[in-house]
Amino acid sequence: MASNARSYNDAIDALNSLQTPFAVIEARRKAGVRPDGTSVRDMGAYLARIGYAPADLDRLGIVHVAGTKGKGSTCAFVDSILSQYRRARGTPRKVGLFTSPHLIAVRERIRIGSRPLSEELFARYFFQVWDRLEAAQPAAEGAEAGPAPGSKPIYARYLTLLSYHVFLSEGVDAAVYETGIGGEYDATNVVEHPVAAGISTLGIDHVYVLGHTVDRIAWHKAGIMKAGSPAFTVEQVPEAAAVLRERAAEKGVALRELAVDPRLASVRIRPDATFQKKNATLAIALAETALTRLDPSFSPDLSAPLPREFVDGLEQVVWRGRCEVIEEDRVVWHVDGAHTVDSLKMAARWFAGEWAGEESKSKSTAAAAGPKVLIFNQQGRAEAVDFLNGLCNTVKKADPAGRGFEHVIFCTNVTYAATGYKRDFVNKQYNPKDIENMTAQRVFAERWSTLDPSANVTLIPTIEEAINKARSLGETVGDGQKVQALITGSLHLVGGALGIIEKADAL
Ligand SMILES: Nc1ncnc2c1ncn2[C@@H]1O[C@H](COP(=O)(O)OP(=O)(O)OP(=O)(O)O)[C@@H](O)[C@H]1O
Ligand SMILES: [Mg+2]
Ligand SMILES: [Mg+2]
Repeated sequence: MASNARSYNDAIDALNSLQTPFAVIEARRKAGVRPDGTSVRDMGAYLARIGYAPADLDRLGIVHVAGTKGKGSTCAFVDSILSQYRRARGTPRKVGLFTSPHLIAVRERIRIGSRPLSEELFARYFFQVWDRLEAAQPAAEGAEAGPAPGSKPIYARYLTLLSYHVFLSEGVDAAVYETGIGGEYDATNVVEHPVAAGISTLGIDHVYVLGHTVDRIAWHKAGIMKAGSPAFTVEQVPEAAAVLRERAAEKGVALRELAVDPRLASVRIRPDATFQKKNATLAIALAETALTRLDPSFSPDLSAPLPREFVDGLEQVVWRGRCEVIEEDRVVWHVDGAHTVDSLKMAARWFAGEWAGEESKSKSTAAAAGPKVLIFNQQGRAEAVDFLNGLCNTVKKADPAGRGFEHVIFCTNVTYAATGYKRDFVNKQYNPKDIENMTAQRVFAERWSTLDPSANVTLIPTIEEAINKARSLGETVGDGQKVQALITGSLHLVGGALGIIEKADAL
């Protein structure tokens, strides 16, 4: 990296160079390489090379969250509650939030005071870490073989490392951390003494890395529980709950399994759905634990209504790309980044509910709400084709006439027709041939045509063109009607789409 290349864009280019290329991922997969403890050990070594001991992380007051679904939402709730508390009472001094993946720009993953790090600060800290890694003398770590001298951790791990440097440099005293994948071997698991650990809803995802059954997956997520730190989870399927209990007992951790918090009855949680109340319940327990440590005058009272700051935090949270509605003249966009079987059913149910609401409003004028349009993608997961069934049927069931989506568009996650990926979305982890040939999208299209032969199914190369197509359908609808579009299946798709719909390259 040239020493004069130091802008945000340079940082993102440098970061993209740390992505594991498709060919390497494939080779590992074929060789049956699975994650193990090396990743966390290496993170410890990298942390040392940039000048920190594991104990330094204790200053961050880390709340650590794992789970299959709802991690990000839970973290956003905790962050929002702590930020409200800080505003009202001056504690914590500074709240940090580390989440993944990003929706619109990489720097969203590292927030202070709920705001993404500025481009300038991101670039500055990014290259400080870069330079320290290049200059480090790994010999100082002792005889144990660590990562190669001068090497950098891969993409997600680099960002994790960067977040520690940012939060420690900025004096964050309450940091909320979402795990990347799993828990036991996740880069964020380098923290030894979190303030609390939270495990959100468990289900099937990332099967290649984590295993094919819920109990294997639960084993990984349970890896964030640490002796001496309270741990919380929500109601889980029995196989998952059993593993969590077993692992907690082994580690000597007091694990609390929370039923939906009755104090939420008077709080407006959006969307108004059980899964979100479970996320909120977990967030309340985590925030209470953090505040108990930070503020001697704070003590949770389960029999009293939630403190004002908690209610405000929960009601005013911003967590984009999930159950979002954006209204244009001729199109209503429903945007949700769900990308597992269960969460897609949830997203379909939410869309169907919104659509049915529109439909009933327009009954009196004899005009229906407008055609239902689906824009879907999920890149790089063969099993994604099985996401489609639930999506199709949930929407059909909600329509009194039994009609599904009138138009179904499958596109890739490539952002723009002319210029390709937006820099923050460059992705080397997928087979470029598959993107070019739209291999996955063809399989989706074929499946959809058997699920709903009456649907108009199209393949469109980029997100931008898919959006244009839905907008052009909007030009043909009757007076008072709007295209009812659902964009879902991938957070990358949803982030790219939001950037285009809002004409906002920046945040
Ligand atoms: N507790 C839950 N149970 C099931 N589905 C959920 C739950 N919470 C959120 N979802 C669904 O999953 C989507 C993603 O939510 P969120 O970002 O909180 O999850 P995540 O665990 O961070 O996922 P990712 O794997 O993308 O990091 C939401 O839009 C919603 O549809
Ligand atoms: Mg995930
Ligand atoms: Mg997430």
